[in-house]
Amino acid sequence: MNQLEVLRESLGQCDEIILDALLMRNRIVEDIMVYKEANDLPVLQPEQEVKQKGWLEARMEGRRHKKEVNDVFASIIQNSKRIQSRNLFNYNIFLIGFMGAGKSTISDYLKNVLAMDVVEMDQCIVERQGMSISDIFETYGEEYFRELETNLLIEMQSRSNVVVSCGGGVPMRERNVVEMKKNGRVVLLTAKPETILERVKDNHDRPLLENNKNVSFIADLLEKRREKYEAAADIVVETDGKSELEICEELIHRLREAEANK
Ligand SMILES: Nc1ncnc2c1ncn2[C@@H]1O[C@H](COP(=O)(O)OP(=O)(O)O)[C@@H](O)[C@H]1O
Ligand SMILES: O=C(O)C1=C[C@@H](OP(=O)(O)O)[C@@H](O)[C@H](O)C1
Ligand SMILES: [Mg+2]
Repeated sequence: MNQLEVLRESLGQCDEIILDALLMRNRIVEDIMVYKEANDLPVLQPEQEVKQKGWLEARMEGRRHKKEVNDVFASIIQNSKRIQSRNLFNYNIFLIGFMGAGKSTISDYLKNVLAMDVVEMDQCIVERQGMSISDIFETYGEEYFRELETNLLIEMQSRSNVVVSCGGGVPMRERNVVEMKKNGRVVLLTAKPETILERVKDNHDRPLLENNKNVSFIADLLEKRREKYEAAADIVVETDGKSELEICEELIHRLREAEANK
């Protein structure tokens, strides 16, 4: 064997070690999930990720290839999260609820903690149409916007393990509910009118609220929508006074429970 062949053989041995370690690591990730479920422990423990990052930072202090190693570990963590989320949900999650209930916020959080793909319906429609929600409403009317929403829901049927942050009006059409349920579970996020007002008061992206930023308008519209929201929902999570972590943890537990009782 020449020197090059020796080096390549050593590299191959490294890859074997990495591969074995990765397979073992993935199994442990699954074992941890089983343990947490059996012992009624929270699924999400973001402090653990902070600890891991601290460990890596300390171990790589002053060493070469820090960026490259960090990249590999970031990818490992990301993929562990994917293993967890696929294990938890083999369907799409549709977040519904009134404007300001936290649909976008909770989707974003699930993307961070479980590496789930997110489809933000409003954002997706805005990008495809090349105009803001307010401009779409103004130029083509609400009905046109609602049609775009329905088409997007149908598109979601070819995907799984996606969190879909629905526009607040999505569950108002029965057809939309049917489309969502084909491959998803529907999670209703709720908040009191006072909480909603507090959350949306400085934002100008919601044409329906633009000149109606007061508790009584919100309470009225909420009441008009309540029945349809509740009818569409597989589970309901109240969000008032709760952190994103608490809401997501509750969402995971309730969905799991709902699956077990099916
Ligand atoms: N659980 C929460 N606690 C405090 N503020 C929240 C919470 N959820 C959302 N918010 C805030 O409320 C505002 C509206 O939330 P967003 O996720 O955009 O609502 P939606 O998508 O349902 O309209 C955002 O500024 C967000 O930071
Ligand atoms: O409730 C509604 O009818 C709407 C909610 C908005 O989404 P958010 O709930 O994310 O604000 C957006 O789709 C549009 O302004 C209409
Ligand atoms: Mg939103």
